[in-house]
Amino acid sequence: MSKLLRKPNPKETSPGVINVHEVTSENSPLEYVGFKVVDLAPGSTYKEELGKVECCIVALTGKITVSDHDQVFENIGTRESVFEKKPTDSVYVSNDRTFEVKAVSQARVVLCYSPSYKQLPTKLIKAEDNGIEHRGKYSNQRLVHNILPDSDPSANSLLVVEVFTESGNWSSYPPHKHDQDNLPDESFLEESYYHEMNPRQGFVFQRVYTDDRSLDETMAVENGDVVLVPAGYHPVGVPDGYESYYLNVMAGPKRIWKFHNEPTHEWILNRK
Ligand SMILES: O=C[C@H](O)[C@@H](O)[C@H](O)CC(=O)O
Repeated sequence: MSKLLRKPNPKETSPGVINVHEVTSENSPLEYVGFKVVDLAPGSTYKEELGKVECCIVALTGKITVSDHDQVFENIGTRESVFEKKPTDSVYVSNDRTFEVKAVSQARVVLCYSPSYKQLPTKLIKAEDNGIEHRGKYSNQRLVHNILPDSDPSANSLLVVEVFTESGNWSSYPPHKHDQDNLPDESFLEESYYHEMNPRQGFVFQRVYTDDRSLDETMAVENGDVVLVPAGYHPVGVPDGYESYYLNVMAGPKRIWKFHNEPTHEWILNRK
């Protein structure tokens, strides 16, 4: 199995708190992006003390209450399934702060991390404030919810976005990459993908590859899997009959999303 593909590995870390995924610089090829998926039973609490990292707490499904011990955001979250395709609530917490996430209902929470050295205000990112985009045409159509885009100055290095791709369509396509710190042409952002499928038994194909093919991994990605993108192009193809969801975390030396399309396939964008 590709070293870039992570299967769910649920472990109960405290009563009612199940750590499903944990991606760190110690256990992955990523230096900037960190990532956790945590399931919370009703009434259980996840607690964390941040060092020199910032965190975007995404109420993926279910209802949660988030506190940074100065502010409390009660009963946030908007959906029981990501496939309701409505934006959800998130909370940004900066470096050197502590926070708690308490489950009001059964909940799945995604914790997105990246380096941070200048403490910024804790912020509720309301569902209705997500920027909504319908990208692409032909069989390259997808729905994008911008949770924490580079146009939002609330974070120091963190970018968070979720993408819905319909049956038989492609996304993160034509293939693009952002693995060179070479602005204005391209920025260097590592990336993680957290995938869900509808129906659950589905899979998508994701390829992660570089121009020189020194990295070239093609994976069958299933519900709840994580794919790591340290570098390279990273397109996703969705088989007929299934819907794809993924949440992306991106981070690098500069908080700018400037990708470079693979020239061989850029013609895809020019079709009438
Ligand atoms: O670089 C960003 C990620 O590849 C996705 O968020 C991608 O941009 C989604 C899409 O446009 O299809």
